[in-house]
Amino acid sequence: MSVCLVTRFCQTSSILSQFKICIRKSQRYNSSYAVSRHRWIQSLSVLPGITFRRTSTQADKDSVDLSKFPADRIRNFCIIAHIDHGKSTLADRLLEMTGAIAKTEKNKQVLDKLQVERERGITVKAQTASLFYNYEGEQYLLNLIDTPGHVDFSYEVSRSLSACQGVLLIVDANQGVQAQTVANFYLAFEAQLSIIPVINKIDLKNADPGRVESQIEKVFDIPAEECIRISAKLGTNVEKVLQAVVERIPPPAGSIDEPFKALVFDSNFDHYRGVVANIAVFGGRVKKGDKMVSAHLRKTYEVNEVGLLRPDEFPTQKLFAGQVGYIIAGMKDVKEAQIGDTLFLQEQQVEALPGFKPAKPMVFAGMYPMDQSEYQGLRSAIERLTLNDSSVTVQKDSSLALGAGWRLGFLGLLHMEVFNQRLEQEYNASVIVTAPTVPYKAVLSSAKLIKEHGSEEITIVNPAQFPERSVVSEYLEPMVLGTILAPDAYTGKIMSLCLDRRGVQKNMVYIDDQRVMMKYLFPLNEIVVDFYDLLKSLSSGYASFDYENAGYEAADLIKMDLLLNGRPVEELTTIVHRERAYTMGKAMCERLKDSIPRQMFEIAVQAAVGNKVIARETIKAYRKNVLAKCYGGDITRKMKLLKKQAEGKKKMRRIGNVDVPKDAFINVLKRKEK
Ligand SMILES: Nc1nc2c(ncn2[C@@H]2O[C@H](COP(=O)(O)OP(=O)(O)OP(=O)(O)O)[C@@H](O)[C@H]2O)c(=O)[nH]1
Repeated sequence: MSVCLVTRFCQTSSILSQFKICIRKSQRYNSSYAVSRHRWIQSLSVLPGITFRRTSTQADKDSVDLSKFPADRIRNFCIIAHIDHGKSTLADRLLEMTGAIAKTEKNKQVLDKLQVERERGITVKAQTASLFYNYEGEQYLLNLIDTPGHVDFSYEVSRSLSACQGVLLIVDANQGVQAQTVANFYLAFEAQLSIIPVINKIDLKNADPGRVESQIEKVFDIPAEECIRISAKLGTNVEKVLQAVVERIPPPAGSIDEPFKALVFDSNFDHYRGVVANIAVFGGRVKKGDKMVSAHLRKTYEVNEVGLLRPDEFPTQKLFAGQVGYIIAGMKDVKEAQIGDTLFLQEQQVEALPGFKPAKPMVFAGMYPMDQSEYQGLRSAIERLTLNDSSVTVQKDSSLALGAGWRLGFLGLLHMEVFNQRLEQEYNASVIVTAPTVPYKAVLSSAKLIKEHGSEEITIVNPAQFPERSVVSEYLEPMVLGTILAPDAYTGKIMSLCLDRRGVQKNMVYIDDQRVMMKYLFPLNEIVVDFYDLLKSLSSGYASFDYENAGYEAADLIKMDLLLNGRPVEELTTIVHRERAYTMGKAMCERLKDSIPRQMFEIAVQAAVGNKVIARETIKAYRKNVLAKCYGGDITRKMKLLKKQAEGKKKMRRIGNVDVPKDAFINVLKRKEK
C-alpha cells in the first residue's frame, strides 16, 4: 500500500480504527497477511510526526511464556523423506492436530510458501513450525522442520538436522525405500539423531506396509516394530507420530544457566526488517535489547525481536536453551547471518559451534538479459533473489553474442530451474540461461599461468575459458557416487544407461526379492542434465536416483565449439571427454537443428574441436509467409498474425544473423533415450 494512501487513512482516527478492524478480520496466519501488515506498519512509521506502536495481534494476545518449557519438555525434529512421500502433507496434519492452523480444505502444504513450490508440488526451502502438544497432561513444545526431498536441496536437509535431536523418516507404503530415503537416512544416522520410521499412504490400494517394513529392517537395520503406519492424507495414526516424537526423541541438551549460544541454521531477508535468522538455542537465553555478537564477523547487534515460527513469526519475550525460533537484530545482509554461524551475548563470549561447510555449487550457467536494456532490472532481481538463497554464487560475465551478464553457480539443475522460474515469476525478469557446465579443474604446467592465477590448480566454470592442452599437465573432472533403486526387471536397461554415461559399478544389492540398489561412480557431467529423466522414462517411473560428491578424477577432456554459419557460439561451447567428442558433437548438431526454426537463409550447424569440424547439419532456408492463408483485405486479421510472429521472435536471440530460441542453449545438451 502506498504511503499517500496510508496518509489519507490516518487523517481521521475513525478510519484508522476501521482499518485495524479490517486487518484483524482478515487476520489468518498466512504469509501474505504478515507481509501486508508489515508493509502497512512500515508505511506509517515513515510519516512525519507519527510514532507507531504495533497493534496487538492474536499472536501477541496468545503470547506464551516460553520459560515454562524447560529443555526436557522440548523436542526438535525434522521430517525427511524421498521426494513426494508425503512430508508436507504430514506437516499439515501435525499443524492441524496441535491447533497451529485451522483444519480447512484450503490449508494444504502450508509450509510450502513459494509460488514455485506450490506449482511444482515440491519443497525447495526447509520451513520451521513450533507446535504445542499435550501429552499425558503435560504441555510440550515441538519444533518441526519440513525439509525438501530433492537431491539438489540436500544441503537444506543437512543444516536443518543440526537444529534437531531426531527425525521422522517417511517412506511411501507403495513405493517403498527410494534413493533419497537412503541418502537422508545416512545424513540423520551420521548426525547421531533418533530415527522414527513412518510408513505413509497406507490408504492406497497398492500399499504394502509389510514389505516396506522389511526393506527398512534390511537396509537400515531398524526393527519393523518401530515403524508407525499412517495415512497423512486421512490423518490415520498421526496422533501416534506425535506420541512417538515425545517418547523416542531425546530433549535437547543445554541449560538456561549457561551463557547464551545459538546456531544460525537458516536465514532469509525481509526488505523492511533486514535479516530474519532461524536459530537453535544451545544454551542460555536471549531477549529484545540484548547486545549480540556473531562469531564469524565479530560484529555487535542489538536484538530487535525474538520469537517462534508457528509457522509465521510469533514474537515472544525471550528464547531459551533448547528452543528453535527466529531473531531479528538489524543485520542488513544475509552474509552477516552466515548459515552455520554462532551468536552469543557481548558480555558472555563463548566458543563457536562447529557450523557447516558452505554449500558447493555443482552446476554453473551464464545468465543474460533477453535485451541489454533489461540489464539493470535483471541485476537487481538476481541480487534480491540471492539474498534469500545464499547457496547461489554470482560472478559477472560477458559474452560477444549475449552481452553483459553473470555466471551463476547452483547446487544442481533443478535448483537452477527453480531460480530461473522465481526470477521470471517473482521479478518478471526474462532471462537467457546458457548450457550448464560442471566445475572442471586443470593442473597448470606453464609457470607464467601459475603466477597469473596464484596457484597450480585452477577451477573452470566457463567452458570458453578452458585452457589449452599445451599449458596443462592434467585435467580433472568432478565425480559423484550415485545410488539407484529400481525394480529388478529394469536392471539390464539401467546398467546399459549407466555404462553409456561412463558409470563404473561399485555395488549391487537386493533390498527385497524384487528391488535392487545399485551404486555407480559417475562423472558429474554425465548425469547432471538429463540422466534422471532418462532413468525415469526407461523404468516407467519406478527408478529413483540420488548422488553425493566423490572428489575429482583425471580425465582426457577437450573443448568442443559449436558454429552457426561458420561463427563459433561461445555460449554453446562445451567440455567433453575426448572419446565422446564425435558422438556428442553429432548429437548436439542434430538437436540444434531441431531447436532453431528455419529462416530466410540456409544455416550450417557445425561441431568443431580446434580447427577440425567433426559434425555438421544444415537447416534449409525457408520463408514463413504468415499471411499466406489470409485472403481478402481484412487488415485487423493480418495485423494480428504479424504481431503473433513478432511475439515469437521476441523469445529468440539473434546470434550473428541467426535467430536462436532461448531454450536452445539448454536443449542442446539433452540426450535422447536410445
Ligand atoms: N493417498 C495418499 N496420498 C498422500 C498421502 N500423503 C501425501 N499424499 C499425496 O502425495 C503427494 C506428495 O505429497 P507431499 O506432502 O507434497 O510430499 P513431499 O514429501 O512433501 O514432497 P517434496 O516436498 O516435493 O519432497 C501429494 O499429492 C499428496 O496429496 C497419504 O497418506 N495418502
